[in-house]
Amino acid sequence: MSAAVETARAAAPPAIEARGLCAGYGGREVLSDVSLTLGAGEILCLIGHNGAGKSTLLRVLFGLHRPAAGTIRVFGETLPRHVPAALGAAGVALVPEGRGVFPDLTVEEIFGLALWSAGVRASEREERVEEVLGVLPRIREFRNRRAGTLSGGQQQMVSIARALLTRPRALLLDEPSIGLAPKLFQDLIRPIAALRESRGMAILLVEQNVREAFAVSDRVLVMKSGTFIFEGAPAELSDHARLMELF
Ligand SMILES: Nc1ncnc2c1ncn2[C@@H]1O[C@H](COP(=O)(O)OP(=O)(O)OP(=O)(O)O)[C@@H](O)[C@H]1O
Repeated sequence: MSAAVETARAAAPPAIEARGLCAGYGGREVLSDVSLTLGAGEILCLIGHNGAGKSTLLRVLFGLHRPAAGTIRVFGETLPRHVPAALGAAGVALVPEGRGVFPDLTVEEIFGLALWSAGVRASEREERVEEVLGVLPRIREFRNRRAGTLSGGQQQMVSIARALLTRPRALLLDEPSIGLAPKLFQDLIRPIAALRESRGMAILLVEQNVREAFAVSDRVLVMKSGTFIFEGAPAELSDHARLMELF
C-alpha cells in the first residue's frame, strides 16, 4: 500500500466495523460472536472451509440477513435501518457468489438497469460506464452481447462492473474466482484491487484461491465454524503447512 493511501486510511473511519455478530438459520447458530474491521482503503481477505459462515457474514454485513446479536457501523455511522438500499446509499456494494447476471439482457442493458436503480442521472450514465470500462476494458468486446451467451469469466467481470458503476467506497466480493482459471482470476482481481490505490476503495474478499487473493490483500482472516481462528498478514500464511494446520 502506498504512503498516501496509508495516511488517508489512518484519518478515515473504518469502512465496516462489526462487533459481536451472532447469526444463523432456524435456531442453528452459524456466526458466533464475530467481530471484524474493514479499514478504509484496506483489502481484507476472508478464507475458510465450505460452510464456515463466510457468505452468511457477507449477507449480514450487507443487510440481507438479520443478525440475532451484534452491531455494525458503516464509515463510522450506525445506519437507521441496516438494509441493502441503505448500504448502497452509504457506498457499500456486494457482488454475491454466482454472478446473478440476467441472461437475456445485454451487458449494456444490465449496466443501464444498475445505473437506473442506483438513481444515477441519465446525463451521467455514459461517463460512469466509460469509467468502469477503463477498469475492465475487455468488457468493450462483448458489451452488446446477451449475458447468457458469455463465458463464466466474462459474466463475473460484468457482475463486478455492475457493482463498480455505483462508485462504491467498499466492495464485498463473494468468491469471484469460482469457475475461473487462475490466470483469468488474476486478470480480474488485479485491476479491482488497484482501485484501492486510485480511489481508496476498501475490499472484503471472500476467496478460496488463496494464492491470487493473498497477492492483493493487506490482511487475512481465517474462519472456522463461525468464528475467526486466525488474523494476520498474508505472508504469515505463505507457509503451506501453516495454512493446512488451520483447516
Ligand atoms: N439460507 C440458508 N438456510 C439455512 N441454512 C443455510 C442457509 N445459507 C447457509 N446455510 C448454512 O449455514 C452454514 C454456513 O453457510 P455459508 O454459505 O455462510 O458458508 P460459507 O463459508 O460461505 O461456505 P461456502 O464456501 O460453501 O460458500 C452452512 O452450514 C450452510 O448450510
